[in-house]
Amino acid sequence: MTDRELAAAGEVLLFDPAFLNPRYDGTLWVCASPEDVYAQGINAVCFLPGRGPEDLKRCRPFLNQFDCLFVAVAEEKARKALAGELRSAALGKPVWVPPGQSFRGCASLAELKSRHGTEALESLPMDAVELPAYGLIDLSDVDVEEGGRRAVAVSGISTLDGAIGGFGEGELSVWTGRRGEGKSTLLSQLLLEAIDQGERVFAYSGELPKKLFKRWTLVQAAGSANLTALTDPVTGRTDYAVDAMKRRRIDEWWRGRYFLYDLEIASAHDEGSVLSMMDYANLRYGCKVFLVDNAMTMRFRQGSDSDYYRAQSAFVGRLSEFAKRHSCHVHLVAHPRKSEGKALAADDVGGSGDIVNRADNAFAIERLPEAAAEQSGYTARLSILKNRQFGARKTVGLTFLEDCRRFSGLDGVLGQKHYGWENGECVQQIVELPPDGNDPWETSHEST
Ligand SMILES: Nc1ncnc2c1ncn2[C@@H]1O[C@H](COP(=O)(O)OP(=O)(O)OP(=O)(O)O)[C@@H](O)[C@H]1O
Repeated sequence: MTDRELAAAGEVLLFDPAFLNPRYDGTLWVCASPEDVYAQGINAVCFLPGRGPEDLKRCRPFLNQFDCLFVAVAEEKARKALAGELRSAALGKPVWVPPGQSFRGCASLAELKSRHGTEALESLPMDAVELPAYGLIDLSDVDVEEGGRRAVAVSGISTLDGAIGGFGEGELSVWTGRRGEGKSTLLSQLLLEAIDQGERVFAYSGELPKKLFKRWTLVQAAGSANLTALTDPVTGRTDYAVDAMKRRRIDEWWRGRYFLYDLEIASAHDEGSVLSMMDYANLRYGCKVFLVDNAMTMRFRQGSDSDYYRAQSAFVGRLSEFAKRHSCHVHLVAHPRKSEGKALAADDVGGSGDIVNRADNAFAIERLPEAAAEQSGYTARLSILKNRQFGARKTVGLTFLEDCRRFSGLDGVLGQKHYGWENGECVQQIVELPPDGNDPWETSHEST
């Protein structure tokens, strides 16, 4: 052992260099106190005051002389704690721990030696068990459910679902597209689909005030057959509204299932705030489908512009970890780098290029120019840019219904779909008839 190695170790550990000889025995005894170091004698150390297992990284060359670490601590709680810390410090050394009974009721190595002799000390390693290495697992111990990957929800667009197998547990989907091409609209529809499939959802919608968000979502949930056309007498422009009775039924349907992140709180766009609210929504309400719309409205931890893309990429990494940790599906909207020119590709997403690397799926959505729409028979196009699970690459034609803001596959099913609120999945309402005696289901058209 060199003087340099000993000097580095001497900043973390207390030991007697004269009693260190890894060639004699490759086991380094990590003791609780200088008395125990002295009692053991050969190859024994303890931590200097204020030092701990994390500091051992500073003296790796010293540690590398030994084959394994032996937790020579009599007191049970302290022994378990030290063993855990040594293991998680990822020092690349096996950690051996003796069972409590090996200490024969003694509070220290020194006491064990004085009461039961040197042999009692020497036999300690014989009963020890090796802790599994931190970060390295035996594949046979990995528990997987029968049936493989599980989709948290499907889109309802049969061609898309057939290609990607639905939106999987623990996965992150990135959605891109130029401004106003329909990303938010399609994603809000996907959340409704998830609710209809029995899931609870969370939405961070960085650009839409809550009333507008709700109005648009209501129209989608209602569907064409339940909308009232309101034409502005001045401009002639027609907008669509859901009457108060139906609004109430829809509210009952998604109550407790649809959680919207409130943009009015002070830290609204801070990534930490959004992520912790997502945690909360999962743990408290069981939300499984998350929408983060969009990356550009988020305020990342690093402030400077030069760090922006790195911070955005790190945020995408955190979203991916979140999805895995909670077995959820996260949808993230990320704008493309360039806004003009040819069809969008995976490399165009975000600014750093590696957003798509971190995602499990990437999709681009675009509106078709009128002529192309007429020729193809559909008005929008959804392209699968990446699909980790099946490697699917596909372009799916969609039609857009302007009144109810719904996208539908070419089969038209989603445009006509009746969500749960129409199928009795809501609380029965008791309604007082208005004095004029008219049917309240037909007459009430106030806007939200
Ligand atoms: N294919 C389409 N045809 C006609 N109108 C559409 C289509 N897609 C979306 N719209 C309408 O365009 C407007 C903008 O859509 P949306 O907010 O979903 O776009 P976006 O891609 O999320 O935009 P941004 O990037 O600005 O957030 C909405 O009023 C929506 O109803």
